[in-house]
Amino acid sequence: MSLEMAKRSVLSVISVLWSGLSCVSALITLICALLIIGKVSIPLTVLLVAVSLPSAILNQTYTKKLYQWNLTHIKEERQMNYLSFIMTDKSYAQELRLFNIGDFLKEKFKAIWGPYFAKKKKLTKKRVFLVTLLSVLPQLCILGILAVLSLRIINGNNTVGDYSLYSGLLAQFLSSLMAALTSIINIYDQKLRIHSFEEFEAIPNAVANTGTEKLNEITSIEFNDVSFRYPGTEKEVLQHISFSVKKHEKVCLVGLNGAGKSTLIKLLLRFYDAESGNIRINGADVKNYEITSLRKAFSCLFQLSPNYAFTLRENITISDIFKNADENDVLEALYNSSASDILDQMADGLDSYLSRAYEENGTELSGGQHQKIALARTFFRNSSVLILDEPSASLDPESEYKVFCSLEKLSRGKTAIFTSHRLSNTIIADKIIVIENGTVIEQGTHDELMEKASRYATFFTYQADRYIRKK
Ligand SMILES: Nc1ncnc2c1ncn2[C@@H]1O[C@H](COP(=O)(O)OP(=O)(O)OP(=O)(O)O)[C@@H](O)[C@H]1O
Repeated sequence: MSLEMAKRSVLSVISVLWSGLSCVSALITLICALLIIGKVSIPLTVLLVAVSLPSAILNQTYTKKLYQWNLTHIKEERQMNYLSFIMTDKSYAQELRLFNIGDFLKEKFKAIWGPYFAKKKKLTKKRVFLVTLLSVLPQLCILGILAVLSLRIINGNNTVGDYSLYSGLLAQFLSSLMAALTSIINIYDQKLRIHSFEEFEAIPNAVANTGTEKLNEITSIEFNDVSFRYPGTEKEVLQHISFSVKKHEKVCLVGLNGAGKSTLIKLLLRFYDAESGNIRINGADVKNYEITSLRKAFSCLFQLSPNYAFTLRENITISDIFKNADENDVLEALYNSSASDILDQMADGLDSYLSRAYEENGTELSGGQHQKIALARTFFRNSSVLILDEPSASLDPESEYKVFCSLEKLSRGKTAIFTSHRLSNTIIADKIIVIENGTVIEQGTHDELMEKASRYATFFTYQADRYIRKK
């Protein structure tokens, strides 16, 4: 919610500046008009100013009310935005058609939109009624001033030419008044949003970047009795986890869905901090390291790594934009992720766009091709520790084989941590750590774990069985 409020607030700063300028210009016109109109009748002119104020005050009061109302209805707005997104985004298009859920989603949208709109309409209607009522008062004053002017023309104190001058000025006064009021209301409205942004900025970061040490090469990683639950949740997803990873060791994390493997990676990269226990790198607590330098030491492929609607080259180099890389580095990363064939199909080579969202000539990739590009991006980063969370989930058998061969080759001078549900890939690991329900239940080499009646051996046999042709 706070993030949503903050996003809206960023544009407010620009809006306040524009409204401030418009307001100053409207006020100058308004004051000049008033000074001349005052010559007709000072009391009526003062009255004109006085009756214009309640409308401004009322508008301001309602602006605040409406803003606060909006804040309490952000959830509904987000739900409606989400439903609009589902109904228009390409990734949902197939299921939407297959399941024929267009009407279902529309009804869901209407169920939120109906009460939301009804409540907002009620609030806005009251505002419009009162503002319209109050705006009649300046009109009445203007009529009075024009009546006085007419009398003065009849008495010969003013000419008919003066009438057109003053009626023009009064019209000018009204339009400048409206412009000034609109600008003032907008400034007030935007200031409320900026205030929300300031409140958002004041929220302390869940992960404090108080460490000062620079991390260069990683020589050891240790998890010591680490427990963790996601903020705002009850369930402890990691419980008393302990294991270590030595320099140049290849470690595979194995476990059922939801066991906690990806969460371990998130803690290592300090997206979250452990609730108890500690994680040590090169013997020092991860919190001692400056966060950017800590993360710089890892090349990581996340489980659901998205690609970017940028060029193929940018999709690779984005993982290390400060690297002074040449084209060969990009080609090598593509080769190692078994993605060279993707480049061969691209009309504009590395400068081809990987999406048709903004470029008509862009190329839409398959799921597996997307994963290869994400993997190439990870290899391009070339940090001392490689982390791959399910690197081959969408790959064809040949690509998977090649990728794990590359991984074996690339990780020779590196430390590597990877997760894989396809246990044939764990063969390349020096150590396998089996996680179950957030705890380490066993660890060892493939052979060690296969020799005893381990959970790993059971998993491995499940998969191996499928490949053995039964007579
Ligand atoms: N952002 C989050 N907020 C709350 N709970 C979460 C969050 N992310 C994951 N979890 C929960 O933490 C637990 C561990 O999830 P995690 O993604 O680490 O599992 P995993 O072992 O990587 O699973 P998989 O093999 O399916 O990728 C799960 O119960 C999941 O529901």
